[in-house]
This record gives sequence, structure tokens and C-alpha cells, in this order.
Amino acid sequence: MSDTVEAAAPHSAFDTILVLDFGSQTSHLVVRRLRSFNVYCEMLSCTTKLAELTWKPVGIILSGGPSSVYDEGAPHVDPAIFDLGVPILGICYGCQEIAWRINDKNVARGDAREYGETDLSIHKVGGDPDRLFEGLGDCLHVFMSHFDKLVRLPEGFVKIASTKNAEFAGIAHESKPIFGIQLHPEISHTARGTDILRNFAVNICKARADWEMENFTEKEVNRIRKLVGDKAQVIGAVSGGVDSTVAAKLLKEAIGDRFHAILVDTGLMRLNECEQVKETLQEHLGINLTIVDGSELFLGRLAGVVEPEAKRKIIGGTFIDLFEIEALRIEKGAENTPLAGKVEWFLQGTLYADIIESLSFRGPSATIKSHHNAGGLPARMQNGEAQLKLLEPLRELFKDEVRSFGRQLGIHEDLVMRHPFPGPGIGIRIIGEITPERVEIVRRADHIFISMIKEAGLYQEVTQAYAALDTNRAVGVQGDSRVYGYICILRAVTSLDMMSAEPYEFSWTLLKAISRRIVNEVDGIARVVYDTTSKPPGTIELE
Ligand SMILES: Nc1ncnc2c1ncn2[C@@H]1O[C@H](COP(=O)(O)OP(=O)(O)OP(=O)(O)O)[C@@H](O)[C@H]1O
Ligand SMILES: O=c1[nH]c(=O)c2[nH+]cn([C@@H]3O[C@H](COP(=O)(O)O)[C@@H](O)[C@H]3O)c2[nH]1
Ligand SMILES: NC(=O)CC[C@H](N)C(=O)O
Ligand SMILES: [Mg+2]
Repeated sequence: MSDTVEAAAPHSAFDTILVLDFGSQTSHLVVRRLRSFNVYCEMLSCTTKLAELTWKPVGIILSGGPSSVYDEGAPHVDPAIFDLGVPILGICYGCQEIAWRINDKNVARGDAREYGETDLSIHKVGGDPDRLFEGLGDCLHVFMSHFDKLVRLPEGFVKIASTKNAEFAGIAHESKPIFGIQLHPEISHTARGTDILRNFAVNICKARADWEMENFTEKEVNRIRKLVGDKAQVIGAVSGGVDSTVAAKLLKEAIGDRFHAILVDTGLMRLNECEQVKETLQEHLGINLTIVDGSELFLGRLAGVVEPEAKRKIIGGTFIDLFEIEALRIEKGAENTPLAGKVEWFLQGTLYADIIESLSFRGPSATIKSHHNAGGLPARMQNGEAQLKLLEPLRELFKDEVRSFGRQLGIHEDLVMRHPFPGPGIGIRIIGEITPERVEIVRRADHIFISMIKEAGLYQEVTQAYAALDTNRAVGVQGDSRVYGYICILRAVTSLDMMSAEPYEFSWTLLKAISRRIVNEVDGIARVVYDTTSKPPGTIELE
């Protein structure tokens, strides 16, 4: 990360707890819990070397993980963290790691897997070791998920908690602020888990609990101003989705008209989408927006292409070609005006989920995935060849934080709660060849489907919904005559994080009413089917 980008990171402005991730499925929940009581927290891979860190955390949490500390090739933390002089809390694998470092005989395979809820007895020993469970009474109902356990008390430590199955379910160093717990405080089944984490972060690490969207807005606006300086211009791809809109509004607040939002009309947008986005961004939010009509170019390049990955690559590449042309045009257009300046930055709405996905450590042999870039923007936009530096003001935020940030910035609730819409749009919802005729058919069916979901008051209950089109056609009878039309596929899912999803259970009456309207009103559609596939094994989009 460059120095300037580093200076813009929240960990330089907020007291930050660092979570070192050993690959547990719930590591990111530790981050969420801390942020829920306004302590800023970031997660990095357990392989992070302290020397690589350009900032100092106020405390470190070692997460759980699927490996066993005593196995060859098991991940281990950089021992330098123990000399940093900040409090450390090990959770499950993290606790075992602390004990194992002191003596590798301290951890062994248990007799039984302890998975689920159990009762934890808290032992008061007097003094600092008691601070982790302070105010939590003598007994807690907690969630455990482990096989290995501490079989001996590590030297210099005292026992602060135990369960039926794990004698050393909680340990604390006699004199240093180092703690280990076998239970998972980040999981909602652990009663008062948040209080354990709060005791650690606020009372033991003394982290200031000032991570609030309100503070973030002001600090972020100031940091962006410093980072971008008072000459450079910034361009940003906006889709009308919540992430890019929030990022764009932030830039508008920070640098005014030196920020240029670009919406590409791919020809694969939903009905009236471009007009609506223009109205919201330009008229309601005052953002400088250019709509680039790329529909002919996109549809031309996609003609005859049927393979899903080929389609995605063409769409991603065409986006970039258009952005690069637009960046030059903006720079030229501003010459000899008060806004004159190089277009130096490219704004993206990357969220923390993308970052976490790219850093998470999954077992000893796992390589860390490279940061994927939503929307299919090719690497050359980011690797300096395009001479554009990446600006990602939301890269530390979770989706719900982005939503609350959006409200703070005065963005309308309808937009804040909008279903996600993928960059390749209708293009990945038409199986087989994309033709202008087929795009029009899907667009109209989709509009009916989404309108009826809204009218039924179900829009917020459904996470994402759309209409798609099959390649095949079927015979139907409409008004006594034979029709031979396409098969329309409806998909609606509920999902927390888009990694997994369930088909939404509409009432049969509503589903039939939707189907009837689509067949009646959309020329070219003879049948309507509902996709009942979960993810996995399916995906949310069809291609
Ligand atoms: N039609 C478009 N024109 C310009 N940029 C786009 C377009 N579609 C997508 N993008 C870019 O691709 C990024 C990724 O899209 P993505 O759908 O993940 O996020 P979003 O649209 O901002 O929010 P949401 O997830 O709520 O839809 C967007 O933030 C935007 O920068
Ligand atoms: O901006 C995007 N560019 C893409 O290329 C893309 N592909 C899928 N999606 C969205 O990601 C979520 C998960 O979709 P899948 O289950 O189909 O992978 C769903 O919300 C999809 O809409 C995309 N968003
Ligand atoms: N959840 C965990 O961190 C598990 C740690 C270790 N793999 C065990 O089985 O005990
Ligand atoms: Mg989108």
C-alpha cells in the first residue's frame, strides 16, 4: 500500500484491534462484534509479519481455525507479537497457539469433540486475570467447537474458567495482559460473548470506542481531501447500486466537482434504469454524472457469444475501454478551466467482505486468494499501467455499515435498501445468445416481477430477485392461437452474505399471478418457471 493510501486508512485515526485469522468460519464475526460496540477492528492473515505492519494495534486477537497447533505445517503466529507490549486474546485455536508456544506438550487431541453449547464456570483468582470475565458472574452458557484442548496449564498462567470437558477453558497470564479462551465469544449462542470481547477491547486494551459512522464520515472526508490534494480529479464508476452511490456521495462531499461519476449504459440494464440512476445521483444527490451509452458496443461485441465466461470477459473489458476513453475526455474537457488537473484516481466501492475473502487463511496448504474485483474491472485499471490510482473509501466497511453510512449522507432509503444488481446485468441472465430482442423481453418480464414483489410488500424480505430467459422455446396457446415463445425463468433468493442462498417461498397464488401477467403482457414469452435451486449447489445468477 502506498504511503498516501496508508495515511487514509481508519486504523490511523481510530484505536484498532487486530484480529489475526487462522481460518475459522467465524473470524469475521469477531470483527463485527467489536465494531458493534464501536471499537474499530481489522482482520489480517495469521501469516502477517509484525514488521510488515505500518501501524500499531492497541490489542491483538488470535482467531480460531481448523488446523491443530501440533500438526506439521500448522499455521503459527509471528512470535514478535508477544513482544509488542499490547494485550492478546486467543480464541480456541488462538488459545491453543498461546499455550503451545510456551510448551508444545500443553496441547493435545481431546477424547471427544466438543461441539455446541455448554456451561462455563468462571474462577476468580484476584487481580488482573479476572478482568476478562469481570461483571459476568460465576457461570456462562457458551458455544464451543473444538477437538484439541489444553492438557496442562501453561507456565506463568492461571486458570480463569473451565467446563466439564475442558479443564483449562480460560487462562490468563499472571502478570501480562495475555488471555486465552476455548469458547467462541463471537457466536451469538455464547451468552454475553460480546461482553467478554468488550472487557478485552475496552477495559484491557483501553481502546476508545469511537467507531461511529458519524465520525467516519467527517474523518473520511478530511482524509480524502488530503489524499487527493487540491488539483487532481477523480473518476468513479457508478451503477446506481448502494456501494458505488455511497462512495460517490462521499467523494462529492470531499472534492465537489472534481469528482466525476460515470454510468455506463451497457444495453443490459433494467427497464428505465439509467434514467432513474441519473435522477437520483444528479438531481437528488448533486453528483456530477456522465452516462456513457455503450449499448451498441456491448451488444455488438456480444453478438453470437454464448459461453458464460466469454460473455463476462467481454463485458468487463468493454467497461474498461469505455472508462479509459472517458478519463481522457474529462481531462481534456477540463483543460483551461478552474477544474483543470490530471485524472489521477479511480474510485471503487470495494467492501470489507471482498477484502476478507481475499486474505482469509484456509488451512496450512491454502494460498491466499488474490483480491478479486467485483464488476470484472480488469487488472490494468489497478496496476498502474492505466496511471490511475485506486480509491476505495468503503474497503473497511461491511454492507450494513455502508447502508448506515448512506443514510448519514442523506441517501434515500429506497436506494440504501436496493437489491444488488450485477455489473454484467441482464447479460448473465440470458442463457445463450444476447440479442436486442431477447434483452427487451427479459427487461419487461423483470419489471413486472419486481413491481409485483414490491406491491406485495415483499421487496425487503427478498434479498435479490430477477427474471431471466432460457434459450429454448416452448409452445403455448394464447387467445386460441398457437404461440411458440421463450421460457422465462424467475429467481428470488434470501441470503445473508450471498455466499449461500435459499429460494424464496412465494405464496402459490402470487407466483401464479406473476406468471399470468408475464405471459399475457410480454410478447415472446410462452412459459414461466420458478427456479427452486439453493446456493450451493446453484449460484444466484444463472451464468
Ligand atoms: N453500469 C455500470 N456503469 C458503471 N459502473 C458500473 C456499472 N455496473 C457496475 N459498475 C461498477 O462495478 C462495481 C461493482 O458492482 P456491484 O454490483 O458489486 O456494486 P454496486 O452496484 O455499487 O452495489 P450493489 O452491490 O448494491 O449492486 C460498482 O460499484 C461500479 O463501480
Ligand atoms: O458486480 C457484479 N459483477 C459480477 O460479475 C457478478 N456476478 C455475480 N454478481 C452478484 O454476486 C452475488 C452472488 O452471485 P453468484 O451466486 O451468481 O456468484 C449476486 O448478488 C450477484 O448478483 C456480480 N456482481
Ligand atoms: N474452532 C477452533 O479453533 C478449533 C481449533 C482446533 N482445530 C480444535 O479442534 O480444537
Ligand atoms: Mg450493482
